[in-house]
Amino acid sequence: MLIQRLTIIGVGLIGGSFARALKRARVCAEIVGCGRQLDNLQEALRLGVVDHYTTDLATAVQDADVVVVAVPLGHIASVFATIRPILAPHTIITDVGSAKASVVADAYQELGEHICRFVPGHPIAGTEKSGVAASFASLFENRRVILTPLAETDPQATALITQLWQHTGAEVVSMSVEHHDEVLAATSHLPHVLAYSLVDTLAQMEDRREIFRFAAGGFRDFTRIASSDPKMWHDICLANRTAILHVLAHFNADLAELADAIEQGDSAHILSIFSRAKTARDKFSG
Ligand SMILES: NC(=O)C1=CN([C@@H]2O[C@H](COP(=O)(O)OP(=O)(O)OC[C@H]3O[C@@H](n4cnc5c(N)ncnc54)[C@H](O)[C@@H]3O)[C@@H](O)[C@H]2O)C=CC1
Ligand SMILES: O=C(O)C(=O)Cc1ccc(O)cc1
Repeated sequence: MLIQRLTIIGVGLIGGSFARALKRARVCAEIVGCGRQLDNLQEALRLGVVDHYTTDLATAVQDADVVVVAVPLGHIASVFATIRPILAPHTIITDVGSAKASVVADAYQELGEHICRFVPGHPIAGTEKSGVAASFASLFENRRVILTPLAETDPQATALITQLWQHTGAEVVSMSVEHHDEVLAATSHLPHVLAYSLVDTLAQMEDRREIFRFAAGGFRDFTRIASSDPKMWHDICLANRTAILHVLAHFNADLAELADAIEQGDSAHILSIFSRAKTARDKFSG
């Protein structure tokens, strides 16, 4: 066994999938789940995702070798503050939050002397669903996990968290917190903002026109992620607001340029934008 006791705070889609993948790999002797919703924790036990559960954070982290914080970004600071006095001197702490600068700021503020065993992390894998019932063991297979270790982070802590993720089938990469937040603002946060905004625009038109009734596959492909948890994405938008606003401004300028080309009937310009995008998308999916 790689570790004896792993505690997961927030046994939802990501925490639950991580636990399932590690159980399948048989690398933890015991997985303890902690959360606030009793029915979700009971479901986690029934599904065999965790070996025990508790709603008490202090009990959950006692004697843990590794604590994984898998709650929405807006709850991370309070979780860190609550567990700090109970963490053992050897306990390694990691998280799975979708933005990293805010989590790192929370960690510096709340984790005190435990900062040297904090390994910030983010699996680039998920779905639009939430809760343990939506979790599955293969979620991280052949997907990337980004770790953004701090100057203070003990390399042995980073090595252990890297090994755990590798056991889920993921490829682990390291980068700076700033680079992570810029890249994810563009590739994940902006698409979610656009999907929510598009569906909201159409939903408000719907009573006047039968828009959703006649929507085709393209609409389904483009808007699946607008079914994601609004609170989670609210937290991500506020946590990574600078990088998101930066890429959104860029996108707004490009969209205005496209609207202008359509208005002018500028075929060459429209075709050049669409062709450039198709080439980029085909290369990405290939
Ligand atoms: N959903 C996705 O596709 C991905 C999400 N993430 C990140 O993972 C984290 C968790 O997201 P999901 O698993 O999707 O959410 P989820 O809603 O499925 O699970 C979160 C769990 O945390 C619990 N929780 C909330 N506040 C708590 C608190 N104060 N103390 C203890 N438990 C608490 C909830 O009851 C819930 O069971 C978020 O920070 C998100 O940014 C990262 C990658 C992908
Ligand atoms: O549902 C999808 O396709 C996603 O994009 C899931 C996702 C959501 C949040 C993340 O931080 C990473 C991945």
